[in-house]
Amino acid sequence: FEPITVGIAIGAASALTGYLSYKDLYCRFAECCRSERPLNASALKQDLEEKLFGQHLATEVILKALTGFKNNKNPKKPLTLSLHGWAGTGKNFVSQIVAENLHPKGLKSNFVHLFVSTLHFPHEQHIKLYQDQLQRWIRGNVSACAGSVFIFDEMDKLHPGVIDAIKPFLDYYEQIDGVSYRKAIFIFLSNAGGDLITKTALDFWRAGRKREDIQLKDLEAVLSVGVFNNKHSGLWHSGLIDRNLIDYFIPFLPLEYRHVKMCVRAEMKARGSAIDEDVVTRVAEEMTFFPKDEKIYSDKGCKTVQSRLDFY
Ligand SMILES: Nc1ncnc2c1ncn2[C@@H]1O[C@H](COP(=O)(O)OP(=O)(O)OP(=O)(O)O)[C@@H](O)[C@H]1O
Repeated sequence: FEPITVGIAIGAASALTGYLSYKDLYCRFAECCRSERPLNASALKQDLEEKLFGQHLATEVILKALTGFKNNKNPKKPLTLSLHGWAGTGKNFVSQIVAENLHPKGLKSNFVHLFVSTLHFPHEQHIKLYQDQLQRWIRGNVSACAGSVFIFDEMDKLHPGVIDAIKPFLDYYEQIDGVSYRKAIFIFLSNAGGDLITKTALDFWRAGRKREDIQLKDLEAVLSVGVFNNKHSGLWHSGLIDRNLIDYFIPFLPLEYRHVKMCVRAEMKARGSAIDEDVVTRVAEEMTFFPKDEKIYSDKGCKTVQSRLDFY
């Protein structure tokens, strides 16, 4: 080989690969938005199936909703998911899984934003200010990354006026002031309807039917009473439901003793400790269960499992 030609070839190749992978290289060190990146549906499915316990309906709907939305090159509106259920049943946990599957840094990503009603919007007298700030925040972030994810926790405690501020972004507009919101994802979490979801699960249990046989249609009517017609729930007041701006209502079932045990095992594994079935049983038995007679469902779901495990 002639050394000069080889040198030129190597130089050209490295310049070319350097050029081609510049974005990849850059994105290794800085977080990139990449709204167009397709969703890895099998990774999301695996995450939900392995990590989320006892929520067959939520797993099914979330998977369907996200794959449908991300596969659509031209969505007509942003995706809005409303997650409902008893405390500690996995609503925040699922949001975190969804966020990680959309933006690898998950909740730490610059493109994922979590709002907690009682923390970020506590004072009724400041609603006007919250509305302005929230609108500016959403506009700024969607301009920077079309596929931004906004999570609103404690939606049932959010003042309807604050929800009104986000309403225009959830609608079918092509653009608002030059910004398109159609690729963004809004996730609302609330306890509204949780008691009625629990009642349905209990009816199934009392009738000797399997939990996994509960279907979405069994809960639609329930959610409609608990959320759609409940004039005290922020969602109803805001008109989000009336205007069909929410794409999916996702029910979270109350967790049973066996699910609490699964949460304890998962937590032990996450801490790198060996699974000690004795401790698993002891932690699960320390939780309180309802209804009074049957004691089937954990009243805090898996919520206090982590702190209880610290005692062992
Ligand atoms: N279904 C579940 N599967 C696996 N882990 C769960 C599940 N539900 C809860 N957990 C565990 O319990 C913790 C607390 O649950 P999470 O914060 O998701 O509850 P939540 O439904 O958002 O409750 P709240 O309505 O009180 O905000 C999670 O971080 C997770 O570790």
